This record gives sequence, structure tokens and C-alpha cells, in this order.
Amino acid sequence: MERTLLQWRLLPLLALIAAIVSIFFASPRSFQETQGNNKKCSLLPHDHYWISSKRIVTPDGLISGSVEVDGGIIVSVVKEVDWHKSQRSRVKVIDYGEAVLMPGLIDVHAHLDDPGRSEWEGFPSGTKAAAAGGITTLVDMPLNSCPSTVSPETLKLKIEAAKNRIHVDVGFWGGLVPDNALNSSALESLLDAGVLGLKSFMCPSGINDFPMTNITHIKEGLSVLAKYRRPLLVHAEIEKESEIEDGSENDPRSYLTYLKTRPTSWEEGAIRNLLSVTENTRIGGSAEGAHVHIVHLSDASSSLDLIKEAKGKGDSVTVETCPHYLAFSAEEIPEGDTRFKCSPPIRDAANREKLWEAMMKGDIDMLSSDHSPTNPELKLLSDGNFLKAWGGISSLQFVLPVTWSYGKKYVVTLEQVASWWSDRPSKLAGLHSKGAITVGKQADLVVWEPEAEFELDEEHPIHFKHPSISAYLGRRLSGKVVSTFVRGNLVFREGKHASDACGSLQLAA
Ligand SMILES: NC(=O)N[C@H]1NC(=O)NC1=O
Ligand SMILES: [Zn+2]
Ligand SMILES: [Zn+2]
Repeated sequence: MERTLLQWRLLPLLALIAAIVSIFFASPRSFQETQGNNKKCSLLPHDHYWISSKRIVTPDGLISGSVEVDGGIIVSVVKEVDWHKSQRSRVKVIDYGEAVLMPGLIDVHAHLDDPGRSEWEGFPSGTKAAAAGGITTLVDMPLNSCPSTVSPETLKLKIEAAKNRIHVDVGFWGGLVPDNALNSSALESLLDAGVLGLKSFMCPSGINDFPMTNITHIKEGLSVLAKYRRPLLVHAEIEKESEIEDGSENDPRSYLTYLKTRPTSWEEGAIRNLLSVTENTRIGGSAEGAHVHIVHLSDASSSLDLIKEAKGKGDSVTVETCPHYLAFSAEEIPEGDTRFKCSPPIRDAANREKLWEAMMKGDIDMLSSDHSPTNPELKLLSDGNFLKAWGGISSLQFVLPVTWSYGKKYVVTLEQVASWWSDRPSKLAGLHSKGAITVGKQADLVVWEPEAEFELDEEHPIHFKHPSISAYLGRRLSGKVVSTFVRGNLVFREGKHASDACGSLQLAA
């Protein structure tokens, strides 16, 4: 009798003590304390936790093990064999098993069109798509928003528009245009305001307040950029006579007509011209410290050869291509299907093959989306007029599975994907606290299942604003994003976003 009574009194007491102890150890620090009083930034109520995976992509190769995140920073990376129970007993462990844990993607080339053309995309939808695609940082292009980002005042408008509306981290490129290119104090004030570098066009951009630059503008721009050690990104096409003038004699619904209006000689001519000033970026040169990055290379022949040659001579030059040039070929673009229109254009299958070879050899340094959406009406989908439709591919959410799916044939490794999408882009943009799973870096991470296949059908949730204009619709891809972490915040998990937009602005200091 006495024993039962004792049990009755002691048991609840013991249970209470156990509950208090377990609460204390399971949630080590109050979430509110550590997340700037905002519980809604993350789908995970922990600030200090471990992530385990059998496939973690680190700079030292693929490991099976665990990554410890505390306060948004990677504080340890431990191989499975070295991971002792004592290390994890006090904190949450998320075990992703066979899913791959990789640094989050850094997309250095996206047009979010905000402010001013947010009906084309906008910061909320664009960054939600990024998070759902495993992109943890993107750098927004200075054109297609209105006004273009070409001065401290117009950068300020971007910053205002992005506040509390971005779900991943966002930086900005400024525009190098004739108005500021020959005015070093104007350029300096734009760089002082925090743009990560500049972007210019060697042909008409299609946007009225973003005129093209000539080689003198570019040369002057580089001399200012040298002081800041920031890059110039260049859209390298130059208008030359084409095989057909304006296509008026030809069928505007045929992709071949459009292709003939922008031949490879446009890229080659621009790159030849551009590389006449990049010798200044060599060590000891007048623009040492500046760097030239050629965006969205399409021509894998003469244009690429010129770039390789310049690199060989010590010019500070890099080049990117985009998933659409690696996934599609001119031969397969249906008549009137303007979803595939972009510039420079998607070329033939033999060129695509050469682009992949250059990726595998390391001659092309990195990838970017060049997500350049518009209002569906401007894609002229029912007309199918390639000559009049808006040029730009919508892809932001799909770049990881597209790279993986189309790279399978070439036996692309996970380490290469991380190099093309995280390491190299972080260096280009000067985002040195990002881009790798190593101690001290920000915990920008993507968890994904390379083997999981899915169909981009009507049922697939697409977060960018106008899914109907994406050339990827209807494709079957492999590589499903499971979770995305931005500075330790779990911003996306299994189709769901954290409710608040807690991305931070990445301004150059
Ligand atoms: N203005 C703009 O976004 N242009 C982009 N679209 C495209 O296809 N190539 C570009 O440079
Ligand atoms: Zn461009
Ligand atoms: Zn672009």
C-alpha cells in the first residue's frame, strides 16, 4: 500500500523533472532570442542544430557526416566516423540520409524587374522561386526594372523595393552606361553605394534607359573598377550585318529565321573587341584589380577560343553560360515557340555538345540562370513571331535539376555542380562568406535528391510569376530540391516556404 502511494507521488514529479530537462536540452536557445525576434524566418525552431547526410559536398570532396550550424554560421563539419554522440546530445539533428547536402546556389545573373516592372517578376515571386530551386543568393541585374540601376539614387529604389520582400539573399549589379562611364565620380558613387560590380551591353539591350556602351566606356569603367577590385559583366554581342537583314523575306515563325539574325559573328566580334582592353587587367596592368566576366556565352567555337587565349595571357577574365544553352538546341525548337527566344540565341546541337565539353574541361567557369521573364503578352505566344517577341528565358527555379539532368550524359559530378553554381559565383561576386560548406561560412545550404524524377506539368508548383512562358514546361527532370537554408534559416522545405521574407541584402562594403 505504502509503495503504491509513494509511486503515485513520485511518478508525476519525476515526469515533470524529465520534461523540464528535455525541454532545456532539446531547444538550447530560445528561437526568438536568436532570430531577431522573428519566428517566421525559418521553418525550423532551432538556432543551433546539426544536419547529417551520406553525401555532403565539401571543398575536400564528398563526405558522409554532419554539419553543425549555430547562429546562421557553419561551426563544424565532421565525418561520420569522427562524430561522437556527445557532440550532438544537446542539440537537434536533422538526418537527410542519402539526400545530397551542398552549398546553396549563387545565381549571379537574374532579372527580377523590381521596382517598376514587377508585373514581369518582382522580388517576392522571384526569390520564392529561387528558394524552391536551392538558390540561396542571387545577384539582380540593373536592367528590366524601371528605372535601371545606374546611380546611387536608383540603387536606393532597389534596396527599398527589396526590404522585407526577399526570401533569399540578394545583391545588385550596377549599370555601366554612357551617362556614367566617362564620369568617374558618378561611377564611384554607385560603387560606394554597394553594387557588387557593374554590367554593360555591347549591343542594344532592348531597354530604353539602358543604352549600350562602346569600348571606350568599357575601358574607362575598368579603370574605376580596378580601385574597388570589382568585376565588369558584359553582354558580348555586337551588331554586324547578319545573314538576313530583318528576316522580312523569311518566315518570322521559324526559329531558323531568328537564329540567322544573330549569328555567332556577333558574339565573336564583341568578344574580340572586349578583349582588346582586358590586357589592362593583368598583373602590373593599368586596370589591375578589375575583372571582366562575359555573361551567357552561347558560341562554343571562335568566341570561346578567344576567351581561352586571353586567359592564357593572364587577362583577368571569366565566362559563364546558362542551362538553356546546355539543355536545348536550335533543331528542336518548334515553329512559333517563342518561349525559347533569348539572346544570344540557342544554337545547334553540335554547338551544345562543344559547350558541354568546355564545361567539363573547365574552359567555361560557371553557370547562371539569366532568368529574364516578361509579361506573357510580350512573348507573343499565339503569334509565334520570333522577331518581335521578348527575348529572355524563364528558368530560375529549375537550374539545379536542369544542370543535373542534362549533365548526366557527360557524367557531371556533384563537386562540379557546386563549383559552377556556388564556389566560382561566390568569388566573382566577392561574396567570400558564402559558396562552400566549410567552418566559418554562412549556412547557405541546399538539400536535394539527384535521383528523384519529376515532371514539370500543371501540377508542379512553380513560384516565379509567369510559368506559362517557361521553355522547361513539360520536361521531365531529375534532381528534387528538398530543403533550402539561408544563413541557417530553413526557408523552404518540401514545397513550403517560411512565411516571412528574411533574405538579407548583400551590399559591397
Ligand atoms: N534585357 C534583357 O533582359 N535581355 C536579356 N534577355 C536575353 O535573352 N538576353 C539578355 O541579355
Ligand atoms: Zn544579356
Ligand atoms: Zn541577362
